[in-house]
Amino acid sequence: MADKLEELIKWSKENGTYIDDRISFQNISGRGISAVINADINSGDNLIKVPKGIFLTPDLALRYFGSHWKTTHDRNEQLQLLLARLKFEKEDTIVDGVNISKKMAAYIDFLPDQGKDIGLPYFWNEEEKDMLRGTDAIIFLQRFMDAIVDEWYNSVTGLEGVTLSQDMEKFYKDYKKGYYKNGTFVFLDQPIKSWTSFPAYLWAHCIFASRAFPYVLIDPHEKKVHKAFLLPIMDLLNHEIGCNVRWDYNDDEYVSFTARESADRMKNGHELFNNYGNKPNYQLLLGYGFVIPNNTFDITTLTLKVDKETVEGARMFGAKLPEDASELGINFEISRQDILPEGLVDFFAYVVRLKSEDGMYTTRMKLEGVINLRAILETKVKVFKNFKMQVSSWTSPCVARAIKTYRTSQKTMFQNAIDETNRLEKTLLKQYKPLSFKEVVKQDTVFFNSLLLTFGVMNYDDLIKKKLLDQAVLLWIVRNANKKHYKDMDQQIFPDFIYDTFSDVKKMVPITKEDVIEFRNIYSSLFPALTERIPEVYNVGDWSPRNFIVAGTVCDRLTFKRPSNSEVFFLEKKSI
Ligand SMILES: C[S@@+](CC[C@H](N)C(=O)[O-])C[C@H]1O[C@@H](n2cnc3c(N)ncnc32)[C@H](O)[C@@H]1O
Repeated sequence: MADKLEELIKWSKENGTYIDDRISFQNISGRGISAVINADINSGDNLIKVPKGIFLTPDLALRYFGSHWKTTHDRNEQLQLLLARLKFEKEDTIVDGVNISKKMAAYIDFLPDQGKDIGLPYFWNEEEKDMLRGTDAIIFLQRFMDAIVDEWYNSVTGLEGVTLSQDMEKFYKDYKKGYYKNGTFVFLDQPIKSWTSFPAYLWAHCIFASRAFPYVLIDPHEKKVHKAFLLPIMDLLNHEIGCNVRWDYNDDEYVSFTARESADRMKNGHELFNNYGNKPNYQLLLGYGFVIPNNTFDITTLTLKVDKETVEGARMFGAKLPEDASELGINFEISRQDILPEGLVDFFAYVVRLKSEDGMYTTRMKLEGVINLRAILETKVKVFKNFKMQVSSWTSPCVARAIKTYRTSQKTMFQNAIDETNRLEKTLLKQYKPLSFKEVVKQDTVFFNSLLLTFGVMNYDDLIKKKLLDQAVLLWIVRNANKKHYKDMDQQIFPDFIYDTFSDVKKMVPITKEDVIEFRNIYSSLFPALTERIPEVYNVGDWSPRNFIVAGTVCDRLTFKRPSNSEVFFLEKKSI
């Protein structure tokens, strides 16, 4: 590698490349060839200049393939195929009388010979890929691989004068039939025999993904964002998040590289970095074969499967869903910057809405939705926590390290989203100051004493411990409905909104057989014992089973139980 690097630098300089004497290229473990600063550099200095004579551009590929190319090429098919030819074809490649194979030999020789040496997951073995199980990365890897296979086949079979070998035809047919679902490693691990083979094309795709520059840099009129070109020497710089660099195309002649970093980062001994863009880890992994711990641009996906009506209903309700949301799945993007997207919270609020809450978001919906969302996020974290990485002699330590970092970052994002649901719950409770049942029990001493006498309940926590909280809430809702019968009680402790909701429900909601069955046991566990023991509370007003059933609906409509401490809150129905 050192010889090839030396050759590359020598060749580039002979062809007019300028490399500032204060930088040199070295192999750094874990990062490959890296640019190292040998003497302090000033911000804004031009450090590298690469002349257009050694670019590998789409125009060159177009000129080479010319009219032999019969199919469409929306991405970088032509140049990738030319690159594959330059690397894997012994015969010279001549374009407009220039022997490109000879001209670019030092660059092509420097590029890794084997697909797996590029380090991208496409060439990993099955044990290694399996360690990505359950993550976004494995889904994208599969999706991208399918696309590359089609891209290759369409390109090569559309090339006049090229006949695909039988084994490649077989590979394509078998791939499309799904025979490679269990892995492509054995197939890809063989020496590359032909530049038109799939392994050669995949190799070129990976070289492009990890080294190419956007074509728009040298042609500002270019509209295709994916169009790229190869820029030797400049592609030796490694990536660092957020570093301030510039690439400029000057006088239509050469691309220059400038770093505008603070002086302390440009000192002797530091690495000179490029900036590949604000990429999440799955893009870095699939495009470059490395990931960044605590990557501030990392994202993950929470995929939810619901029916079509729910997707459409949520949209109509006003929840901001991702554009491609459908019954096939809603993919909510969770990013480090937006750890709990509004659309996700709204969607869960929509899902838990009651019929009585149609057309508006209520505090209850938001709180209940947040609880449900948290439960799903907790399941995600649990899956990540329970995942055991099976590292064997087949797995490269470097790959295992990258996957561990990737998985940790994914888990952290889900954990951060959970923390955010806790914060949101607290904020909502603080903002809307709902009536706490704990407070109610404190204020309504007559009611509390009735619980003490009948169930031996000493305080609110006792209600929880003795599993009597739900019954106590129902009892108090009925007591609230009977408030006018308690002449000597301070009526302030019985809020109107609970009373009014009770009256509405009683008037509007029919009682079903199922309701009767649901409440029968709970009712008979309390009555007539309560009537007999504490008549001043339970023999005043209407304590019929029907009122108990109504109280059940009122409870659904107005209460929220905080999962962390089982505190029950009454929430007035208000649009938020
Ligand atoms: C454009 S090349 C940079 C030169 C490369 N190091 C080489 O040896 O040729 C991109 C590749 O460099 C490596 N790389 C770049 N930035 C890195 C980083 N921050 N950490 C680890 N590897 C990095 C990855 O292997 C990536 O695919």
